Amino acid sequence: MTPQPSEPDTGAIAVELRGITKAFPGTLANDRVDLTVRRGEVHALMGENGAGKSTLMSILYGMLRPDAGTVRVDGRPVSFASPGDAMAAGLGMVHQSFKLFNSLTVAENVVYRAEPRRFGFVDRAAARRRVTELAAAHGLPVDPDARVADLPVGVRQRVEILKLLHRGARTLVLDEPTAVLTPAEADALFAVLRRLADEGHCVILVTHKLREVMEGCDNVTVLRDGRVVARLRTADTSADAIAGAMTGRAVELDRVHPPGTAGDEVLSVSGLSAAGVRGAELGVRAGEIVGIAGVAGNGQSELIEALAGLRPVTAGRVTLSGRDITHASTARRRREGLAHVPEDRHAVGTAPAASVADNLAMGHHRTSLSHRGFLPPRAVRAHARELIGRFGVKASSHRIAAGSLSGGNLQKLLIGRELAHDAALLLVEQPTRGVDIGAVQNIHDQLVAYRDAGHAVLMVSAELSEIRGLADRVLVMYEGRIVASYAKGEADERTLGLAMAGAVPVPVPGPTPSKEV
Ligand SMILES: Nc1ncnc2c1ncn2[C@@H]1O[C@H](COP(=O)(O)OP(=O)(O)OP(=O)(O)O)[C@@H](O)[C@H]1O
Repeated sequence: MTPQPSEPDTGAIAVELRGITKAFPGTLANDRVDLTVRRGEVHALMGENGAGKSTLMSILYGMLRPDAGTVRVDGRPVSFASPGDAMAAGLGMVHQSFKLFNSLTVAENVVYRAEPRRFGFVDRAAARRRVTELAAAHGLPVDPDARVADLPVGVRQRVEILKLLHRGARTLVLDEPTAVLTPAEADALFAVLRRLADEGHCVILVTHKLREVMEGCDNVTVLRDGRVVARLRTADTSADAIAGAMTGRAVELDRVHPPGTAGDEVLSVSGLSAAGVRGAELGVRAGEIVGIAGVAGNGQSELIEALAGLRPVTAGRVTLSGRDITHASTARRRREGLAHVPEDRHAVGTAPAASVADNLAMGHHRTSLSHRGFLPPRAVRAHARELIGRFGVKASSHRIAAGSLSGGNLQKLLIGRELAHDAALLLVEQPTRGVDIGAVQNIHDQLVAYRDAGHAVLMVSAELSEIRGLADRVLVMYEGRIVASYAKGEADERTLGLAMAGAVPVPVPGPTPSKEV
């Protein structure tokens, strides 16, 4: 335990957790955890994957019952049986995947199930007024009549926050809120959070990003293996010190890897169009990592899906190692040497009910792991142990269900599985989303080693530091098109940020953005 001055000094205590303990089979997820957060404070909760952050927040929000310990909100002892109870006590949570109805308007979403009524009927005009007032009062501009489906991610997040404020939330818990935001959107979010804190709310932020903790939070509580190992005031500490507390060792932050030596072209894409993608031209060579930057929703995922065979191609041509795979099935693509780490690891990446070992063996029926098309259990177990060790997956055993792993550990598992395929081309989306800083470094090292072994990698990432640190070439997508291409080191974050916003500052070098199809 690092002895440090802890809580901020002013403001009434909003949330007080004392001695929270929660065990799952084989894991002590929270071990006598204390956490105090005051009004007026933005408090970060940090820790490596599996350290127990989500468990603690689920207990605070009434989604899990602790085995021991007490929770007080505004000084009163509480025992929440559901999130509804937590909300009634003034708590609100913004989850990573938003809980909005895309087909409804902003106002309809904000007041959903808490609608203003007149003579028993929903008062739509009052709902719109309420949203406009809340938005103005807290600096969260939104158009109450816009349909959520048409809004960028940053604005959807604002809608989530407004929804909580409408229900009277005074303590907001946000789970990795900037994972899907651009740097500008993240700055705007932190301005909102600061304003809310100044108005007397309190904010608890679960995050892996040290920079935003140092810049936007007052205090940080660090968990390791279920225990509090540090309580620090950001004004009195450094990013290195927090990283050290989390991992127990020194971590080199934001490393830029030397470029690779590119060989023959492995992936060649010309004039590719699909729903959401317009005339993409690109190539990826062996021994090369090509990074695609862009604001979420500008066609990056759609491009990867089209290349992975998950989205019909409407025009253009794709070849892999010289063979046409434009309309090939996913199975054939895999046989031709394509591996894929999807963005949505829960929906398409893993089978949550199956064991960790079985998840790691998936797709290996034709590799050296298989014996005449079967997967011998002993080989599956050995394979699992090797990958669990290599990628530092925190799992009590390879037998447990993949669905019981923490989010970051599931991600490590998925990357480990796909890299083990020895494919010619790896398509990887958000390789380190939700992954702690030590594991980010490990995954980056593994991707670079994979590249240096002669594989081609096409990576989509919302993290500009990741793109700049790893990619030998950077492409930027905007509104379904590739609008810019830069060699490693050629574009700083500002330049990339501008290109991502559709303002390409210089004529595009490298592969030309293509004609509209
Ligand atoms: N429902 C469950 N069943 C069994 N084990 C669980 C369950 N939920 C969590 N765990 C285990 O408890 C530990 C803490 O998990 P938790 O999700 O709280 O970590 P975390 O700090 O939020 O991690 P991440 O940063 O990856 O989200 C992990 O070892 C995890 O595997």
